[in-house]
Amino acid sequence: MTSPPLLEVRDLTVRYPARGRRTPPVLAVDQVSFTVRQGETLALVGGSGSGKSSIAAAVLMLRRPESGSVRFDGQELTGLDERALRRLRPALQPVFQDPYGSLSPRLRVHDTIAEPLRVHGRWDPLTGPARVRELLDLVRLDGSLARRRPHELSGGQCQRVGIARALACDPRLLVLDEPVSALDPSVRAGIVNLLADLRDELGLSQLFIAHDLALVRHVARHQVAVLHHGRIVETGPADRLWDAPGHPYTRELLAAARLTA
Ligand SMILES: Nc1ncnc2c1ncn2[C@@H]1O[C@H](COP(=O)(O)OP(=O)(O)OP(=O)(O)O)[C@@H](O)[C@H]1O
Repeated sequence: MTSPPLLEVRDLTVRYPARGRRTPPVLAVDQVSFTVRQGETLALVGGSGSGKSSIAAAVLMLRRPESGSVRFDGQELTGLDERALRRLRPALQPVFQDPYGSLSPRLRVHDTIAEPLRVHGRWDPLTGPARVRELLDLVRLDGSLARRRPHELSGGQCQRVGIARALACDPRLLVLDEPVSALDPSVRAGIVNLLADLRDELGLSQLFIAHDLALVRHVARHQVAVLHHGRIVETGPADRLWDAPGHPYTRELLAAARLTA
């Protein structure tokens, strides 16, 4: 049985304004539609400049789209003001590519993970520390790391801290913008497996953005959308795209993936 849609994106269009007279506006995302269902992962895969990050920013309402609809749990986000969005943000959490850059260098791991609870008024001094330990446990990090700062952690450990921070307020959807691209290949599989476990254990929906079709094959047993020049050119289960790519651009991605595999 298919689960209900949690995120429904319809005809999403993102355009960046002209920078001066000589640079025309950029149509980064052109009428893109997709659905992420409860407890499922949708992978968006495409090359550099295909519009992946612009879609992530629009879904998270960090950049308002020019047109189109973004419905989250039945609620249209595009018309909401900042106050209404702030109430929704705990349920809709980002994880970014650069594990060091996305953590504050001054904060210890404990405070990084506690921060969203504090910001959203959910920090309880009695139960908070145990919640931080629970979150470290969820991302398979030893509790002894709680006192460290980012420069005392590996890239993989930093990304796990970023995921723990995203999980702190019990989100329903993670928007993962190239979450393993900056990591050493030897630690990528660990993060990919962790995300799959979190999806299955917590029923957590995920929009997983990547440029590598080989990686996506391990991530999204459910559905993959191939993005090219701001448009979705093909969708299907990862194994089907791998074995029988229909669109010439998917074949290009496949050839690149096979070269590096
Ligand atoms: N702030 C901006 N102003 C103008 N153009 C932009 C801006 N951000 C992105 N673009 C352009 O929009 C298009 C899509 O960019 P986007 O970053 O969304 O793609 P991407 O698939 O995430 O690329 P990459 O993998 O290289 O990060 C590109 O042509 C890019 O140059």
